[in-house]
Amino acid sequence: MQITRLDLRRFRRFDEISLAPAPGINLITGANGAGKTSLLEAMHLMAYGRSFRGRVRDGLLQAGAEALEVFVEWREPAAGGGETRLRRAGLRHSGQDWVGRLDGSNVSQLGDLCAALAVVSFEPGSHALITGGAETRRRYLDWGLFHVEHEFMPLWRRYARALKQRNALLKSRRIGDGLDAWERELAEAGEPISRRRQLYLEDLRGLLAPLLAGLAPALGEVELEYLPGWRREAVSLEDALLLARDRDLQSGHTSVGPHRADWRIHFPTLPGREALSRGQAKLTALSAVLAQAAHHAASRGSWPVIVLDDLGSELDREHQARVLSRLVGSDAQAFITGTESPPGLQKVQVPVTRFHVEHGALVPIETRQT
Ligand SMILES: Nc1ncnc2c1ncn2[C@@H]1O[C@H](COP(=O)(O)OP(=O)(O)OP(=O)(O)O)[C@@H](O)[C@H]1O
Repeated sequence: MQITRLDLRRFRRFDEISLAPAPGINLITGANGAGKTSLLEAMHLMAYGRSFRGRVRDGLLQAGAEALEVFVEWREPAAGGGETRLRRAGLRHSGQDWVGRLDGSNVSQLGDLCAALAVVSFEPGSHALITGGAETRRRYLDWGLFHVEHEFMPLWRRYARALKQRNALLKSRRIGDGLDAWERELAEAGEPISRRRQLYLEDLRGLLAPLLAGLAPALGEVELEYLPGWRREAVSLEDALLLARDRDLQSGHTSVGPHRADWRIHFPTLPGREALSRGQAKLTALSAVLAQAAHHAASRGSWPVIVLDDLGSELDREHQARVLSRLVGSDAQAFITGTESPPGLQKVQVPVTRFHVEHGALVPIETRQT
């Protein structure tokens, strides 16, 4: 997948800006506050419906503007192989309401837009994937599954709807047939969600281990463990929901199920993830992001766009060079930001297309350097 054009209007400090990126590595430099991260956020928004720094109403919309607009055009392999096809997506978002267009037609759910463009991001907050809360890790798993398994999105929507219904019944303390029916529905959608997440995690392990061995060999072996959100080894989800009913009626929400799932990385040589240094947590998170990108490439025949915000200040020179060599070895289009060119780039001598952001405008640097 290769973005060929990105247009933003009323997006953070940008009144209007248009970027025409190249395949391979695109480096975006500029002073602090110039707007480098905002460009990456716009790509993330189109792929996730939110930025990695928050929702549209958390500051993406330019102060005083009615709505922001993002337009993105990209190339991807056509279904069945052969020629690539050009795709286009647009989003106008006021912070409350939105209108999305995909390949010339309106979309009815933001998820349909997000399912089209695949972007993976590594940014200064990404270590939360390892050291933060479970929701970030669930989102990571579900993003991968949305993109590689067509049946996952309908299952997930079915589960979310049933969960909302069961929670509403719990809050109104209505016990009876309704609760039985929604619990059955939760179990029918939730059991396959759980199985698929577990299998996905097993596939990822095979990709993560060599990446970590290259990026952070001192960490040694890696294990991934899926925690399903109920005692799956002992009871079915339907039984677990029934067993939790009294407690759930007290609290007014559903305490068991895939919406409470989590997954963990274990390094047998370390006592726990708390023993990871901040830098090691970042390298582990970055390896997880790259493993997910590689899984997407193997399943879909096309790399997602890889976005690395402020790589130069996140990793030391040696690790930057290792990551960049990996990217060059793949067919992925990548976007890297920094106040200056990351020193690791000089070490690997790879072709780079450079852009510079200044005073809310983008200055392309014509020379393609090696
Ligand atoms: N809603 C908004 N309306 C107008 N301007 C905004 C809004 N949100 C952020 N800004 C401005 O836009 C810029 C955002 O910059 P961004 O975080 O993309 O910069 P950056 O180049 O990545 O900076 P750094 O190197 O400091 O991380 C800042 O100058 C900020 O003050």
